[in-house]
Amino acid sequence: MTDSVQSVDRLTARREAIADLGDALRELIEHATATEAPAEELIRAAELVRQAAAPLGERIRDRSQLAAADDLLGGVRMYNPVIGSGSAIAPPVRIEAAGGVATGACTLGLAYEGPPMYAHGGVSAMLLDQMLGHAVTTSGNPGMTVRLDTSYRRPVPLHTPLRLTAEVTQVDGRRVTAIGAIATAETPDDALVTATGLFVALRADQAQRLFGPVMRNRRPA
Ligand SMILES: CCCCCCCCCCCCCCCC(=O)SCCNC(=O)CCNC(=O)[C@H](O)C(C)(C)COP(=O)(O)OP(=O)(O)OC[C@H]1O[C@@H](n2cnc3c(N)ncnc32)[C@H](O)[C@@H]1OP(=O)(O)O
Repeated sequence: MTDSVQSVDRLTARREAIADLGDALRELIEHATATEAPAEELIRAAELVRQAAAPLGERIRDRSQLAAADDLLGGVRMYNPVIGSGSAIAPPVRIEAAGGVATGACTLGLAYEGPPMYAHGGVSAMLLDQMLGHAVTTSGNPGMTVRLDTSYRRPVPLHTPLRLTAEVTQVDGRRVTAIGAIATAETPDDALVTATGLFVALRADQAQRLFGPVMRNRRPA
């Protein structure tokens, strides 16, 4: 086996392990949010969780280093809080995007509750920001969100399969506008939340100022 095949195999195995740990953490969060177990049970669980966390904290990166399993330009972000399969706080949303149009699917658990039974409004905004970002990136005009307007028309139900959509509607120099919506998978044409986002492509000096340390610390592919 060649070195490059071995290193691809290692990366694949690492990503699978990260996703497996992510699944376990999401299960932990959902159970910890929904549980009505007695205090002694909670104290025992807290001790076990701290024991599990300790070895993970022995080798950590700081904010100027990408995760070793990430591929920034390839769009792989294992710990992104919306799509990251390794993120404890990501639903995670599964997104398909091409040519400035994105569709996504997820189900939100009790950890995302705002009003009883329904999603927190900030969570809906986060999902839509990500959706719009994928539409914008795949339109060939990647940029950062500078404005996000959300309209909450109906509450977003928890424990219900959701369908998310986004598309680019305008490109005006460095400014790109995209719209998006959250609906249930059962009635995808009835928008519960809609959003319009304005994204701005970074000038080289802005990219250098904001992301210089990360680009300098990038590991060779
Ligand atoms: C290849 C495979 C791909 C695979 C697929 C990967 C998918 C990967 C998806 C990632 C998806 C992530 C989705 C999350 C996206 C975030 O959440 S990004 C994080 C949140 N956003 C931020 O932190 C941005 C913070 N803002 C800033 O740092 C600065 O505003 C910026 C972006 C550097 C721009 O700098 P600035 O000095 O404000 O603006 P400037 O460059 O002078 O202005 C550019 C234009 O924008 C306008 N503008 C700026 N701000 C505003 C505003 N708030 N309102 C209106 N207009 C504005 C200016 O007026 C100006 O207009 P013109 O004069 O050109 O007509």
